[in-house]
Amino acid sequence: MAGNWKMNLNHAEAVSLVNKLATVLHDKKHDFAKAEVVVVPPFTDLRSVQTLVDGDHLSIKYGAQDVSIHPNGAYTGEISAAMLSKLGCAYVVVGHSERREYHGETDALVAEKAAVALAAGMTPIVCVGEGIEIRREGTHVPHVTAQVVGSLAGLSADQVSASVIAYEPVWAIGTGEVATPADAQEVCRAIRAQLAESYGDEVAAKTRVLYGGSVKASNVAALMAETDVDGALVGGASLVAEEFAGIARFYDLPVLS
Ligand SMILES: O=C(CO)COP(=O)(O)O
Repeated sequence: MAGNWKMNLNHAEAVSLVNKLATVLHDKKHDFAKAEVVVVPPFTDLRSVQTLVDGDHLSIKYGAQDVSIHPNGAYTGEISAAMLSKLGCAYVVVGHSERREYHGETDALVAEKAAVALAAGMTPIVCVGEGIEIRREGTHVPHVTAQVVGSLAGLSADQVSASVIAYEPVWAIGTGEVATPADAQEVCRAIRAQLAESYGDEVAAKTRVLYGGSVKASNVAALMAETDVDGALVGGASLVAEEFAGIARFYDLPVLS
């Protein structure tokens, strides 16, 4: 379960939220083997999160929201993979729909970002998902599988199985309009079928596929009950410790329909 904080919370607020999250998970005896818990704060929070996680030996992992394709040099405003791995980041989100939309990121660029993250020992969370127009047209499955192919271009089978794919339908992000479990399953299954076709069954079975878009503690169990949904990439609900802890503890929640 990964919480993408987007552009929210300064470093002091980050420490407070991670502290609270750790306390709730500890009090509820969260089983990290059942659900890994990952926070994805803004860059400016990472050093503080690292200090807290290391100092208190927390089982919570953390990652970054983006990475530069360049190793270093005259790229004002960018952050390299080496900088992020030095900060203890286990994950890097690449190709989030907000970066695709507001920064013109293409599948080819996303594939390069995934490759630099992997080369630095981090796991890319490669985001894909269709907009509302494509959904209305009914071409969302081929649209998303094409994004998967393009956003993993050039990666080896081993690199793909070490990656995470997040299906986030753009129309469900921050809108409160969650995809139904059947909608999420349809596309996550197609993603896995595409992975099997491109890289073989073993890779398809190993690669984790997440759903993202208006996930909450009240709807996560039904999504997680679907065969091809392995986890969630959570936005808004990850900013509230109790709510995100509830999502991580989906296995304790009743499946509400
Ligand atoms: O974009 C998302 C996570 O990356 C989803 O955001 P919301 O959970 O706020 O809809």
